[in-house]
Formats: sequence, C-alpha cells, structure tokens
Amino acid sequence: MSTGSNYGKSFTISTWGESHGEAVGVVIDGCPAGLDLSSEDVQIELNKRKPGKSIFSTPRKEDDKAHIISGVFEGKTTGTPISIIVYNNNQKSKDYSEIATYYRPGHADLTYDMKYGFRDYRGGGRSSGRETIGRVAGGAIAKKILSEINIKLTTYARTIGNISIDDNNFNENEIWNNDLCLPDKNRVEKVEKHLLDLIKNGNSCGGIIECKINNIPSGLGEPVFDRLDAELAKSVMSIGSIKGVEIGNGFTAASLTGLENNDFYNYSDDRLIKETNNAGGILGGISDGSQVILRAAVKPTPSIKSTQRTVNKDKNNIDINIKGRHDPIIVPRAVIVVESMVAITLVDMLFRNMNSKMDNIKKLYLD
Ligand SMILES: Cc1cc2nc3c(=O)[nH]c(=O)nc-3n(C[C@H](O)[C@H](O)[C@H](O)COP(=O)(O)O)c2cc1C
Ligand SMILES: C=C(O[C@@H]1CC(C(=O)O)=C[C@@H](OP(=O)(O)O)[C@H]1O)C(=O)O
Repeated sequence: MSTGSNYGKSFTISTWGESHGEAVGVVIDGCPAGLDLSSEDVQIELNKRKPGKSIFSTPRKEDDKAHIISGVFEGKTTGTPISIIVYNNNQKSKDYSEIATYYRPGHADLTYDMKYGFRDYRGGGRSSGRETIGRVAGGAIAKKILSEINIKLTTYARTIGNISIDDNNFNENEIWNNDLCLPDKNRVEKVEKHLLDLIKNGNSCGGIIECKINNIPSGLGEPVFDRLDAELAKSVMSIGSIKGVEIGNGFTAASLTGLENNDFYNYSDDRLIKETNNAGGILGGISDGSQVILRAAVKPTPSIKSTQRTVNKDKNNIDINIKGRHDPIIVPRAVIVVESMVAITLVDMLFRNMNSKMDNIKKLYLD
C-alpha cells in the first residue's frame, strides 16, 4: 500500500516529517551522477521559503538549515538516493493544544481524523505547509539539472487578494527583492496596505501564482494519462492550499470561440512559428517548444484569528479563536514551492522521455 508521500516515476521525491516533530526532509531518487551539488545550492532555495522573514509570514522563526546526508561525494552527486534533513528548532506544540480537540474550518483536521481516526495535532502535523521544505530541497536539485540544459523558470505572485500586477511594470529582478514576490514594484505598497488591513481584522486572503517555463524542448509529455499538463496540474495541486491550476488560457478558453482560442501556425525561413500562445505551450499533452505558462490559485490561509463556528470531538457546537503562529497570506511563501514542483515534474518528464524514440536509445548506447 502506498502512503502517498512521494511524487514522480523516473525522478522521484519522497517527503517526510511533521511540523512539530524533530525534523522534516526529503529523499530524492533518480538524480544522475556527476551533478555539482552543495548544501549551499539547496540553502539558497530554502531561504526563499523560510518562515518568519516578515510580518506577512508566520512568526515561527526557523533557520531551515539543509544537511545533505547521502548521495553526494566530493561535491558531486553519486547517482544514489540523496537524503536531505532540516531540523525543526522552534516547535511550540503547547500553543496548539486546543486544535487537538476541535476541527479548524478550512484546514485538514477533520478529514485527517476521518481517514486515520488519529492525528498529530502538533500544529498542522503532516498537513502543515512546513512539509513543503522537502519539495523545495528536491526542487533545488531539479532546477540545477534544468539549468544544465538551459531550461529556465520564472515564478511570482500574479495577484494577491484582488490586486494584480501590471504587466507593463514587470521586472523579474524584483521577485525576490520584496517579501511578497511581486515582480511589479509599484504594487508592493498597495498590497501591503491590503494585507495589513486583513491582519488587523484577523482575516486572510489568497491569490494567483504564475510560472513561466522558457527553453523547454518539444516532445515532453505522453499523449494520454501522463500528459504534461496533467502531470503539472497533479504535482502543483499536491501542495496544500492550491485549489486550481490552469495552463495557457485555461478557464478563459471556455468562453472563447475556436477562432479566438486556436494558435495559428506559419513558416518563417523554414522555422515553424505560432502566432499566439493561448495553449500555453502544450497541445495533446505534449510540449510544443514554446513558453509553458502555468497559473495556480492559492486559497486564503484557513487558520485565522477571527471568531469562527465549528465543532469539537465531543460533538459540541463551539466558537473558536485560533491561536498559534500562522501565515496571514500563503501566496508569497508558496511561490518557490510551486516553482519547485514544476521543476521536479519537468525533470521527471525529461527522464521519462529519454526512451520515447529508438534514435535516443541508439544515441545513448551506440555513440
Ligand atoms: C508554504 C505554505 C504555508 C502555509 N501556511 C499556513 C498557515 O500558516 N496556516 C494555515 O492554516 N495554513 C497554511 N497553509 C495551508 C495549509 O497547509 C492547507 O490549507 C492545509 O494543508 C489543508 O489543505 P488544503 O487547503 O489543500 O485543503 C500553508 C500552505 C503552504 C503551502
Ligand atoms: C512552520 C511553517 O509554516 C507553518 C504552516 C502551517 C500550515 O498549517 O500549513 C501552519 C503554521 O505552522 P504549524 O504547523 O505550527 O501550525 C505555520 O507556521 C513553515 O512553513 O515552515
């Protein structure tokens, strides 16, 4: 029986650990030998997700230090499973004693109990956003593999609440310069004000994360079931709080006509050109070599300070005010998590694609 804690077929990650347990981590399998890899490479990515960096993040302070404990020798991957551990140092499980008895609306408490009849109620336990450390550590390795073949991901907060970035002011260098991962400097102040109002009222909001993949080769993805769009949707929706994924025009396509939605082709000097990219770089489940555009809808943080109605284990109707340390907005912290899952999926699909043509097999074994 699978425990459902892993993702991928040829390049896999298995995450483990609980928010208030001793540590969290990941085992990455399928990484080729000979990739340069240091703890610092992983740390750079983990720092983008780290809690406690601003008032717009959970106040839980952790250094999230990555220790690579297997699969790397003399600075290079050995081709064997890579294990990365991050110790939890700032557990305050007592702050969470109340959630052992009641079910937080919008969180996993109720369904976890329904499934297992038992739950690690120290914070979100296994359902905590802290689990995503393993995904980001795995993503750091996937991104290194992708950068060796010039595939580049750009991921950012597209909207927070109902405030959207202005494409005319898009500046990639801004993304990791502000606490909100907004590529539009002019929107930062407005979003901060909106969030401060919500925090004051014990409320939260969601938003949309956008990821653009450049230099992706054509031919990734299977014609049925393991389609590239299906795999990306699955891996990104496996992140807690992600409630929708769209590729290209996505949900907008439903209200367009065929003439409006189709991307017309032409040849220019023997090069096949698409006039538009409404499909977001994937047709028939297979990448066409143009930019892949993915958007993920993130829900508002469920654990909010406002009074909410719920029930407890003794079947009483109760009003609650959630204590503990929570992200007033998930979007900025989830940007690197989405990017990591996309990177892991791409590497998995690249490796799975290697035996799709006899030519590839011959190149590998005869050249
Ligand atoms: C990076 C990250 C941080 C999160 N932080 C919080 C948080 O502080 N408080 C909270 O209630 N939920 C937080 N969440 C969301 C919950 O983990 C998520 O809502 C929960 O697992 C239930 O899953 P679902 O929303 O997909 O149904 C976070 C999620 C992510 C990815
Ligand atoms: C600690 C982190 O974020 C946590 C994500 C989270 C949740 O429910 O997702 C709830 C809070 O933690 P706890 O598990 O203690 O309730 C956040 O502080 C982290 O991401 O490193």
